[in-house]
Amino acid sequence: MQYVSTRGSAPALDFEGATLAGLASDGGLFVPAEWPQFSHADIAAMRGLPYAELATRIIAPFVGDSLTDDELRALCAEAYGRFAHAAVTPLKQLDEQQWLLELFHGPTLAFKDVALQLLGLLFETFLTRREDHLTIVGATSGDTGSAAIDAVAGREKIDIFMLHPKGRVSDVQRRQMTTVRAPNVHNIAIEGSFDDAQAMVKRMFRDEALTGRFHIGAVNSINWARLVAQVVYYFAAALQLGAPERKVAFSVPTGNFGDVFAGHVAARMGLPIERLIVATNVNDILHRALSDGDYSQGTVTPTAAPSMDIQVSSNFERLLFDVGGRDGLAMAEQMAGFEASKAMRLTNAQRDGAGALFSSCRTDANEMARAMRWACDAGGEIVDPHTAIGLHAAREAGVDAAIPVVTLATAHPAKFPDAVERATGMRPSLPSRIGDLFSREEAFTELSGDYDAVAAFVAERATPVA
Ligand SMILES: Cc1ncc(COP(=O)(O)O)c(C=O)c1O
Ligand SMILES: N[C@@H](CCOP(=O)(O)O)C(=O)O
Repeated sequence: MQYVSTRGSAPALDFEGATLAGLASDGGLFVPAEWPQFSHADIAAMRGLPYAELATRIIAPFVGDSLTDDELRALCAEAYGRFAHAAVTPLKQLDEQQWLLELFHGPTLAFKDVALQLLGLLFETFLTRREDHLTIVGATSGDTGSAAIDAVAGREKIDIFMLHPKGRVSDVQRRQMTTVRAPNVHNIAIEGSFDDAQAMVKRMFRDEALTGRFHIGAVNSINWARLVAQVVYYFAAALQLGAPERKVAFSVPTGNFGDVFAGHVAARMGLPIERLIVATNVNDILHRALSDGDYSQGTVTPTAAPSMDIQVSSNFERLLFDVGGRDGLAMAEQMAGFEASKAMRLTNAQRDGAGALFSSCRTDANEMARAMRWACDAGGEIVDPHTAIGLHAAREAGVDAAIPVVTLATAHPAKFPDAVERATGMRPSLPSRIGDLFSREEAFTELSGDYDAVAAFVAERATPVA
């Protein structure tokens, strides 16, 4: 399997190369040159498989020659062996049509663990094989940071520099990052928004003063290997609800468009998906783009769902490339226009292609709180603010009553206790395995939003490659 850049001029790489590169050298994102296909019979044969085996079957065609099936199977068994639920991503029914897919049973209580536990092991395997060292630079609005740090803390062949927007993540999220005391972990709080942090990270991949000395790598969903692991739970949920005979719709709380893009990949591979509902908070660039073709960056409004406080959505480029004709040079021009003016219109092909599978919904603070209360009253479930946004969108979407609608429950409610308590009167407590989080000591560095200061911080502490 070869991976090509959405911007058309970087060399194609295999899975191992794309995983270690993170971002393509032309600034684009890697996507598979073609989509692996599963037939109706292939999908039916996956019913009842344990999660790690299902993951092996679905991920294998993307890995190609980079790992044997047995190597991949061992990594999946190790990654998903760390989850606190035997089903890894259990499904819960709320009413006749609405379901929750709980993706927060990993070590850091958010869906990011599903991909990052595997990615940490992939890095280790590939770096050992190449005798290489990776300097990971990442940006987080709260959840990627802790999941990535958990996955790589203490690994000798990796340094990780994680940027979070100061004061804009929940206390639990911040402490999950800043209380991990390993010599290879560096937490940086920057002035600004997640978008500012993400822009700095992308700039580091083009900064020859860094790329000339260090092997810069990515843990954000710009890294293709992140997304491939997220495809698996769409299959897991749909199979339990009657796929491939029956279609299923998914509602996905969305920010950087990685999670919902994994749903698009599942559909491309043959999973019968009725619809993917893109659920945003008031930071609604994706809702505007999908409903009206207007992809223009607004200012970020802090909300009670901070992980979705994003106005430049990295993976949307992958969708526009895929549904818009896979023309890398045209995509590069379109993205250059966006980077210069902070705005672009989708082409008709992009709008029609996206409209065939995607719809969208913007949820404000009141609607989010109402959805939290509905989950308690109707289904007896306490959901986090991000999941509540997905649930609101799911119930508003008007999906045919015969089709189950699965909302991805992306984080454990205890990561956002204040917001949950405000909406429902109930304060969720942390699972006992991280019950001591607030008595651990924190360590992080505060830097201004100045790129040079951040790049210098990385350069002083990272391990150069030979
Ligand atoms: C809890 C939670 N929900 C939803 C999202 C949005 O997911 P994505 O960025 O893949 O669209 C995030 C962050 O990515 C998150 O941390
Ligand atoms: N919401 C994310 C933002 C980063 O997204 P990613 O999926 O590209 O890593 C977070 O919690 O950090």
